[in-house]
Amino acid sequence: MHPKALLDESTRLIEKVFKFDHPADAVVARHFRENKALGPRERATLSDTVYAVLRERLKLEWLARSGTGSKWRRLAILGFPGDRDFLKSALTDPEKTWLDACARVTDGDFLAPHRHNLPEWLAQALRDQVGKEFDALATSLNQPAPLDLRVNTLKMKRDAAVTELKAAGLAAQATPFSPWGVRLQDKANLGKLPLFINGGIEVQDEGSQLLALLMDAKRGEMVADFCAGAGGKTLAIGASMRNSGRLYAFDTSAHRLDAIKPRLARSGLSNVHPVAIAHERDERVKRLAGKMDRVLVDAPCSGLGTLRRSPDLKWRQTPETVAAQAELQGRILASAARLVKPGGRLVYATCSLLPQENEAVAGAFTREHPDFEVLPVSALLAAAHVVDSDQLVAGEGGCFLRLWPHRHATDGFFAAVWTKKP
Ligand SMILES: C[S@@+](CC[C@H](N)C(=O)[O-])C[C@H]1O[C@@H](n2cnc3c(N)ncnc32)[C@H](O)[C@@H]1O
Repeated sequence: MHPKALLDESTRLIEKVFKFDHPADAVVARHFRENKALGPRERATLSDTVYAVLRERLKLEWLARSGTGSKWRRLAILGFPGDRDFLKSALTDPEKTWLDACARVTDGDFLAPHRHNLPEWLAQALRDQVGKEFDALATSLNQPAPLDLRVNTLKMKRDAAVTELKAAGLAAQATPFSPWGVRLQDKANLGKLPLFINGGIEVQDEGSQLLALLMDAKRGEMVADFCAGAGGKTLAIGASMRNSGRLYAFDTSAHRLDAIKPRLARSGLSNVHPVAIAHERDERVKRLAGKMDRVLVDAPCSGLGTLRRSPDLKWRQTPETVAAQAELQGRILASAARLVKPGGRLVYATCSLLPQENEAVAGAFTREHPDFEVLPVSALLAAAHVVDSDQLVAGEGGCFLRLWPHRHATDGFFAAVWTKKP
């Protein structure tokens, strides 16, 4: 595609995404479906441009206050990746002069929001928690994530997977905390790798793997993944059950549950039962009350721990949406807890960095459910032989899992664990 046409296409896509009426990945995917002629390299340029503008929105909007042409075009120019000469061949002379002036702006010219690129309410909420580490946190949230994989231990050992990935020319290394994890530093097209097709590996952030590890699900148990979505954690839990027992994958979105099916087929798991429910108090849930050895509530949340992958969330979430999520999280947790049998385990998890969705929800549950006792995450991780597990926890006695992108190179995650008193 001619550089001029590619820049015009980027401009159109940025304008669509910045309506913020749908998640950015859905808007981009739809745009590609509707424009089938776009090749892989053009798609990569378009999506890199959109994500660069989402990540550095405040800085780029500030730079785009000068210049000519539409705001969306100016943002597309500023976010455009790769070769400057290629980009400049698409620009008018005044645009080239403006772009050169932008390149001369130094760090010292920017105000704090142009450096952290977070809405002020969120910046403040993060500063309140991490203090002096705030700049490091903001920087890591604004960088793309590496690609983490989980080795399917039903099929192979991690060392063998690393060897096979390296043989395929990929820079793979074991992740530091999860015993199932492999990290790829560069983007990779996994879809064609036999290792992926045959279910030896799945894409999953190391932090997500640790949440599945906290379930410690065993052979022959009755387990429920209450908010299973597309089954990332379901698959990890099923593998640790060695494909035995019964693993219910509940979700209110039948559409998301459908996405588990091809993943299940690759994984070799046959112990998973996806069940679409109407809401958290659905009859199908009630019938299983008191029968589960383990229940995971990977609750719907603001997703603000995943800004490395979904930078649009910082512009789509507000204090009001966070408050609404926290209320729903409390309801789902209380309802899912009814499934746990005496002596069974309950895990509550989010990919949020905000205490309203994390410690506050877990604390309220503990206060309102004297029949449940907190299990400190630090002891559970140590029992699972997770190295340096004391670095991964927060709260009194290391009671909660708290993962931070700048400290642990994972997405931001929270988890609390209880056992139901016998
Ligand atoms: C964080 S996502 C789950 C991600 C998934 N566990 C994984 O590892 O890929 C939260 C899920 O909760 C589901 N959900 C929303 N409200 C729910 C409810 N009331 N009961 C059960 N699931 C719900 C959403 O459809 C979404 O798939």
